[in-house]
Amino acid sequence: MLLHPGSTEFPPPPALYPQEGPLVLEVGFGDGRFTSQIAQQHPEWNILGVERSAGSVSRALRRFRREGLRNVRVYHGEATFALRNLVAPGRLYRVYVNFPDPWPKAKHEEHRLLQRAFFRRLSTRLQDSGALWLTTDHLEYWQFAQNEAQASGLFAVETPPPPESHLRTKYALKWKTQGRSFYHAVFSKIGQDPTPWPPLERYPMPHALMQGTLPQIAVFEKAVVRFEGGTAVLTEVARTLEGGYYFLTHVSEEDLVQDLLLEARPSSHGFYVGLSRFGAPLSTLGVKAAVEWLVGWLEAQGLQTLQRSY
Ligand SMILES: C[S@@+](CC[C@H](N)C(=O)[O-])C[C@H]1O[C@@H](n2cnc3c(N)ncnc32)[C@H](O)[C@@H]1O
Repeated sequence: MLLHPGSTEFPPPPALYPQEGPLVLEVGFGDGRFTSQIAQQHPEWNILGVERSAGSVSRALRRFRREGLRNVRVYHGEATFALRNLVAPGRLYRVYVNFPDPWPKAKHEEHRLLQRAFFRRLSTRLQDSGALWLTTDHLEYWQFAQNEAQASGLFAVETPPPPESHLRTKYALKWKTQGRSFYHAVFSKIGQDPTPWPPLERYPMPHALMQGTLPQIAVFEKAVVRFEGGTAVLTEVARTLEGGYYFLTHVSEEDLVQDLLLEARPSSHGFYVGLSRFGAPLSTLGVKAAVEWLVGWLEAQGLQTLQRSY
């Protein structure tokens, strides 16, 4: 099952995962061969695989379907979004991170996944004594992650040799042929961050009912809407066959980037202006801000608002 931001609920409904049993997260599964290996070895596990690359997600999904795996759920997007929104507090048994992007330049360190803030958040989702297992070829990132986990005060760190099964991923095999060394660390939860980490707030579909005549839009200048925690950019407009418009909008907020459509379409009472359901977007603060901006812009073009809901 492939999960989109808009198909997530919180707390995650029990039916999201196919069975009672340990919940295991794999971050950055790449071509999915490790996911498939653990899913077959542990049919009693519920495995949530998270991957931000669309190409990898589609290749891995083909593999999971071909192999008939029933205990894997896939989220296409950011690991922290999935952790925050698809995992109930205290529910995770284990996390696997194999060969994470190392971001080797000092000025890019902030992009690394395994840093203090992440460990603090992870502690809210792991069960007592749950653990994250890291395998990498990058000595400096391996040491960095250990320092960050220790600085959080919430994890005990051990560094046994990497299990053989972790050295058969696509990247492990690639680095093996180059003669690289491999490093492993197990981060076991020993405490929990007292700050709750609630899921991203969702909003009812923001919309307005407007009346008047829609403008003929020959040229649309890109609009940037800033809101607390992100930006929404309305980039393009397209006329619909029924005489309305779609506005292609890029909304970027914490751990979530969505390309979605806002619409202004004729309805029995005037024009419905709001978020289109196309692509099953998640209705967030950023979406609300974008709809609010669009209604204001249409008002400036001469339409009147009869009713608004946002
Ligand atoms: C170097 S590859 C390793 C892939 C696989 N684990 C392997 O060992 O073959 C790192 C993968 O992690 C994914 N990734 C990196 N950061 C991520 C994040 N924050 N959330 C989800 N996926 C991420 C990348 O898209 C990439 O596919």
